[in-house]
Amino acid sequence: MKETIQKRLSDSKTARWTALFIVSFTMMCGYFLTDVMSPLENLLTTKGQVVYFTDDTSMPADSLVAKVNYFSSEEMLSNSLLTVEQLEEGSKVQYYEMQNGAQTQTEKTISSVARGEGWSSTEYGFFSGAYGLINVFLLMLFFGGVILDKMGIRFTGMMSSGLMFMGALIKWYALSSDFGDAQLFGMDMQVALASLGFAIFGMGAEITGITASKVIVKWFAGKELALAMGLQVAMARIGTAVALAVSLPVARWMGDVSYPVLFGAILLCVGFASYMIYCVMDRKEDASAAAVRMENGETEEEGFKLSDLKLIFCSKGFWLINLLCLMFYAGVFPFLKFATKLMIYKYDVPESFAGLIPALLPFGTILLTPVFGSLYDRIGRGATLMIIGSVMLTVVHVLFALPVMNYWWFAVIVMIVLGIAFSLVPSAMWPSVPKIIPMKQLGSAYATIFYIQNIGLTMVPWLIGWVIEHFATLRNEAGVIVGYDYTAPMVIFAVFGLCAILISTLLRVEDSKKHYGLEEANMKK
Ligand SMILES: C[C@H](N)C(=O)N[C@@H](CCCCN)C(=O)O
Repeated sequence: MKETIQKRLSDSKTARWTALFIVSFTMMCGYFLTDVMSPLENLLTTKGQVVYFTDDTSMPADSLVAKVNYFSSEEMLSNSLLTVEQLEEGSKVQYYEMQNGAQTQTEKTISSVARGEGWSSTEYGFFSGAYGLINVFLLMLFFGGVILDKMGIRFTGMMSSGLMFMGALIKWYALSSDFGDAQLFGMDMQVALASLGFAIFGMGAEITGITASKVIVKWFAGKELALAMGLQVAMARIGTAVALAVSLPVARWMGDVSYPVLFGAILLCVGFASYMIYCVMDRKEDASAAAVRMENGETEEEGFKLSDLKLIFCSKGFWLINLLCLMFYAGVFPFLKFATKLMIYKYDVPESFAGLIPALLPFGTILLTPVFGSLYDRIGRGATLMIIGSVMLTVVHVLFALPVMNYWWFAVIVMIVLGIAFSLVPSAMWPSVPKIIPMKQLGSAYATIFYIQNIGLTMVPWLIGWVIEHFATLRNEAGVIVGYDYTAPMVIFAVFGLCAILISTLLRVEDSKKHYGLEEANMKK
């Protein structure tokens, strides 16, 4: 009689890569929404209408009208006077300007007009950090991990992708509404409501992140684990890159900052539906795994107990990964929130293109993260890759802090180096966690790491927003903002890089003592 050997669904290459693709797609939609507001910082922090010209310059409508009025009061061209109502695509504007004591005549054509929200830098920083607010202060990420280990991948993933969608809708509602002078929680109503939406979204996004990590370990353990994690991160980066590249053009085209968010909410709805499809595969994988266990006479693995958390919390290697994650990501994700404006004011990049330079960072990582992941799978050296990535992060921020070399091409080169660093550390760090923590506690382990990381993702934008407002904003005698000096914020980012170097070195030392295998290949030969 022919003996049939039961196989798990995850033993099929097609099945496991399909599962990876579906879950990564849901995450990609989340990453799009996470960064969709970053290129809009300048627009959000400008009051009233902003006028964009065909030569890729822009100007608040008020100052344009002031110039035109000044022009008309001089009675130089009263027959082509513009009013605010006439600020629309295709209109020509003519005005005189005093430059270095000489009067110059300028004629420009309007390409689009968009509504600015008049937020302060501190408000923008608060909003950006609100992503981690519920995760950090209500410990929701920690509970999310426990829910994941107790209730399973299907329930938790549906819950978290639903939360992302709900948060996105609230954020869109806040940005598309005019609340006048209304206040909420002692804050401008729009800022408060948009932040609340972002906080709910952030809770969903982070719980989806730990769920996706557990999904990947479930399907890829002992196989192409780091490559799979690298590909998942790569797909997430596509979401970030597209957000950075298209958000401002969409806002300009539609005339309002809320439209890119609406687009993100629609994407998240599709992401929610795709996770439902994954749930069907997950059920089949569980059934096939149970059949394999039965055939081999194995019993089901003991479930997760809260007391298991002790094992996680007593591991020094685990804490070092936590701290590395905190410092490294504090130097990257919060930086992205401010990077577009940095390009405009430090590197003199026209606003229309300014989002494209930070977008190079995730675009670069799309290719490199799976490449480094596959390298780690085959030859190991995980701890070393983390050290190299941390060194590169530090160098990049020191270069951005320098008051010299304010050329756009220099910013492009530095951003590419940051992209390499941002591929090296995630591709080595995330697949290293299952080498330190067993599968059973992995949900809680990833949740704890994400929790600590979220402290940085919340507080660092608050800090940087505040520092920009109080130490980096340059004003003229009349108190009008004339530019920004980014030295202080960039030095802060460089300090995070230095801490990451120290911690990754300690991790390598700990690995050589405890033999976690961080320098060894992941794939079993
Ligand atoms: C922001 C989120 N908490 C995060 O850290 N994301 C990582 C990817 C984590 C993947 C773990 N398998 C990132 O680098 O975007």
